[in-house]
Amino acid sequence: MIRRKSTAGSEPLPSTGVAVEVSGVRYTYPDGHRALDGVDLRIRAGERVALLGPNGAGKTTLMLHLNGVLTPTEGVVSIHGRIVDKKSVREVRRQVGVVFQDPDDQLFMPTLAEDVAFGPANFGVEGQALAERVDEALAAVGMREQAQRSPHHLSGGQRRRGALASVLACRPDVLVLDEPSANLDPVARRELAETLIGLDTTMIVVTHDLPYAAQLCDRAVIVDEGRVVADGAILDVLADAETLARHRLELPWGFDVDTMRALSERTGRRVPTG
Ligand SMILES: Nc1ncnc2c1ncn2[C@@H]1O[C@H](COP(=O)(O)OP(=O)(O)OP(=O)(O)O)[C@@H](O)[C@H]1O
Repeated sequence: MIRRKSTAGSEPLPSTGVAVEVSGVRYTYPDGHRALDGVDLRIRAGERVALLGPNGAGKTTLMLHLNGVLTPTEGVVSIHGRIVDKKSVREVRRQVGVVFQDPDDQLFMPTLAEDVAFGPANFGVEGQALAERVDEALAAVGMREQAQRSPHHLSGGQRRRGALASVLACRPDVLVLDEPSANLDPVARRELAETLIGLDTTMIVVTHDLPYAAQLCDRAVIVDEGRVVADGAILDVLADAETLARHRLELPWGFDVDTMRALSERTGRRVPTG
């Protein structure tokens, strides 16, 4: 089953161990460019973590280590205790689902249902079990009615949700999202945030959209020059103007962390109701 929380909000996280462990990771691209320079990061199961940093900081490179697209030049990455290497990569790809920034990278079949079935079918799920997975994943993102439509005929926001369904259908333990809010209209942004907050999956959100990160995540990690330079409760990290400025991060003009904190304390939620 896709694990969903009973209510959207900021209830305590389940602490069932370490989901992601990155220890002393260095990565040098074949052209000699060192993109990661000693990253240590530990993410507990159920945490939602924003991975922030300026252009070229190493966020994508780090993200690609989590599902074994890249393997460290030095150091170790493990997912729920399983070291990510060539031997484990198939299982790791099932455990870690990456939702890419462009949904067209993930949707290429004639119908959305076929796209959502593609991943689990590839992992050997078939017949009724496969049909159930597809239905469950489409339901989780509110896209059941679009199952038989061509992904090319869906709106940008619908394609984004379809791409998320195609990853959820593999029932990942860890969900990595690359710029999930890009090109979404305000309602689609909010609906996606509600969907994501409702999932009980460990989540890593790579983004430059700091307010959206604050809505989705409890914790923020700033990466710069291939290293972790800040790590803490997201509203505390975003309230530290000096650290943000040092790493070329900026809140939009008018966005106020204290107001968000007060609202979230009062209402128990960070995403406005529609
Ligand atoms: N294939 C590659 N070969 C060589 N260097 C690369 C390659 N891909 C990325 N880099 C370099 O590695 C560093 C980290 O890049 P990365 O894409 O991880 O940054 P990022 O934090 O995701 O940036 P952005 O916010 O711009 O997407 C950059 O200096 C980049 O130029």
